[in-house]
Amino acid sequence: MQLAQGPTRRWREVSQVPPALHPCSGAGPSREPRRTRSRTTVALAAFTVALGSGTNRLRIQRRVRPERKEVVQAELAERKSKEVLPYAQPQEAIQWPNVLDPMKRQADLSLEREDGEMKRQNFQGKRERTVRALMQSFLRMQDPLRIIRFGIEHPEGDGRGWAAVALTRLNKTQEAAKLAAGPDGQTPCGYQTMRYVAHACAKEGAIEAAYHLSRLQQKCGRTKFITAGSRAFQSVVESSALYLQSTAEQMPKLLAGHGARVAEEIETLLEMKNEILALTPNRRFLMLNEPFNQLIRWYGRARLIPQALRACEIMNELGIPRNDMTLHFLSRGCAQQFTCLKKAKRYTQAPNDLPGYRPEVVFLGRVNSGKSSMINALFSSLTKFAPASKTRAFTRKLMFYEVNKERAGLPHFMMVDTPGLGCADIGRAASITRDWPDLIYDYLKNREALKHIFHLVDARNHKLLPGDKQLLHLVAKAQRRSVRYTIVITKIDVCKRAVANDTAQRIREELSPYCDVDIMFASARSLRGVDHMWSKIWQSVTETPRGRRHKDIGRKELERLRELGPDATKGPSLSELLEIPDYRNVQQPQSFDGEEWAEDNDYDMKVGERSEEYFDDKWGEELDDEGEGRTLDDFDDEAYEDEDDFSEDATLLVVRTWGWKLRGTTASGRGLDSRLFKMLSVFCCCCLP
Ligand SMILES: Nc1nc2c(ncn2[C@@H]2O[C@H](COP(=O)(O)OP(=O)(O)OP(=O)(O)O)[C@@H](O)[C@H]2O)c(=O)[nH]1
Ligand SMILES: [Mg+2]
Repeated sequence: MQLAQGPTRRWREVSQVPPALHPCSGAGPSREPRRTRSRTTVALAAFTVALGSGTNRLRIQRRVRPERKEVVQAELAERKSKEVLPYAQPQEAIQWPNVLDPMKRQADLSLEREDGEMKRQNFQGKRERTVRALMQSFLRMQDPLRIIRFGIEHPEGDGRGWAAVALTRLNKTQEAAKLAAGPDGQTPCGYQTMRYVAHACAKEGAIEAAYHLSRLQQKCGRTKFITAGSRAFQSVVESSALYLQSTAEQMPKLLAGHGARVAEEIETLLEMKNEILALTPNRRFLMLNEPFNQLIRWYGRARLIPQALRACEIMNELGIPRNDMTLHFLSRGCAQQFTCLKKAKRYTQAPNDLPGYRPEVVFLGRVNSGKSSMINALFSSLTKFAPASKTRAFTRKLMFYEVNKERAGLPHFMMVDTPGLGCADIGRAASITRDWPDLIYDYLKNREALKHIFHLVDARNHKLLPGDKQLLHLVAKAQRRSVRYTIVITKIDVCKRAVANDTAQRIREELSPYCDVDIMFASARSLRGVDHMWSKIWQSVTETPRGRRHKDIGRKELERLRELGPDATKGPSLSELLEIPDYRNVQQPQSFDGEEWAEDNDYDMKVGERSEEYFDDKWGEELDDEGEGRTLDDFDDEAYEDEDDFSEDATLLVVRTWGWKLRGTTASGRGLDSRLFKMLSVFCCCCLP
């Protein structure tokens, strides 16, 4: 009855103790000792203490419990991870070929746009989702046969494309190519699938199939901003670069031959020129800059410098903007090895003059006209090899830089940096004015190996200054008529185009009575004109036997490759599998001119050693991955906001989504998605023939 009425008296008393007087609380303002302590108060206090400690225990228990939970969970997770699961697949990193990702941008994986619309609606229908899910299950089961069968039977849900990409992931490139090209080899699926599979083929060494698949993209039609031909062009260049990369890794001795073969293919692409010119420059940069950079890089490794220079020309012709990496790869190809051979204060100290063997190019100009900086830019934008400074008259000796001495297959030549003239306002001017013209005159007069004079003039000078005229006088006096002479208008990055043009015009007018002068523009800082300068240097330094052999290297290596026949490729040709004819008719080799090789006596090398050592010297040691860390961060992503073709990249989306699913789905098959997929896949396995 008491219980029904409420708590007992003692309970009531406990609950009525005001908090300030509670023995557990130290907050009571009056802590005076009580005079009398009744039995009730003592019992009350004891009870309260007991209650308090009980609560504490509870609290402690509450604190302990989550820790124990974690331990148990960790144990469970460990046990699960040890289970052997039938369909567990190693979680590889799924990557779009990173080297050639044009902007190194992350794919935008969100399917919903801000305005609520769905992107790529084609792939979001019920049927497409089911197809994708099934394909994903087959991929997890690593079952290529089912993937192929399903891909062939469900072309409407883009099953063929998904299947082709899935097969490349299972390293079944041949089957993937067959699926992507269609039953007749002429019916492409989506352009991104074609591009992806073409890349896989190129990496496998099946370049013909890669070209075939790339060119099939022309049948995929154009989108709002991008022409079909430009996609084909892009894919061919990318495949070529990947092919050369894999050749360099697996068959380095045949790299030059394969490089020459690729160069021929690139030439034929120019028939699609108009398709590229229809794009905006920005789009051209996004699509083609990086593939061309890589191509130039591999040409450099293959010592195919004329081909690399031609690739630069093609970029100019098609209006593909270049960046500093383009010129870096070109420079590293042209000057693969360089040393400072000698610093000469007098001409008598100069190294031996070897006209037929080691040609020379010299850089002349006034003080501070940028001679040393230009040499640095030619070696590579990342190198500061020749000492340069804003201090006037910094270079005080003839500096002889020897290039490519130990690189057989490349022309061996010398670049000469000189002290500048026209520095009357500098201390020790008297000795400078007296000595340096004599030094330069002696050099110009006596040097038989001299092939090309580059006279550097600051673009902001507007005309030839006394120092420049003194130089011209020295050149005329030295009577070097057979030597090429080019005036280089430098530092064009710091002045307006009109100023540089005006300077060039005035110089041309001033010199027109005497000679038809060759004038070019360049900048060591923005690297403009560096490729042009390299092609001029190359013309001059390849007039030795070694240089002539170098010019011919592409043709000879290609011939060797054709002689080798099927041994020159890594695997069976995909064109056989696809039952399509060879992509290009193989041209008959041109007649072999053996004389060039017979002249091979410009080195201390024995005749028998040549074939082995041709590619076995310090092959690419200095080139290794110097430029790899460089990114295109300088480019403003926001400027390309309208360029959504890469973020909407369907194949990438598929592959990434698969990656997510594989990671997200628990191995035991938990999760609605996964269960549904399993049921569907079992259903399909039973129903499909
Ligand atoms: N903006 C710009 N500056 C340059 C360029 N080339 C050289 N310079 C600068 O010009 C200054 C002189 O460069 P150097 O390469 O030492 O010139 P130099 O002709 O070798 O000079 P001396 O050896 O003293 O005769 C340096 O401060 C360079 O940074 C260029 O193309 N653009
Ligand atoms: Mg200098």
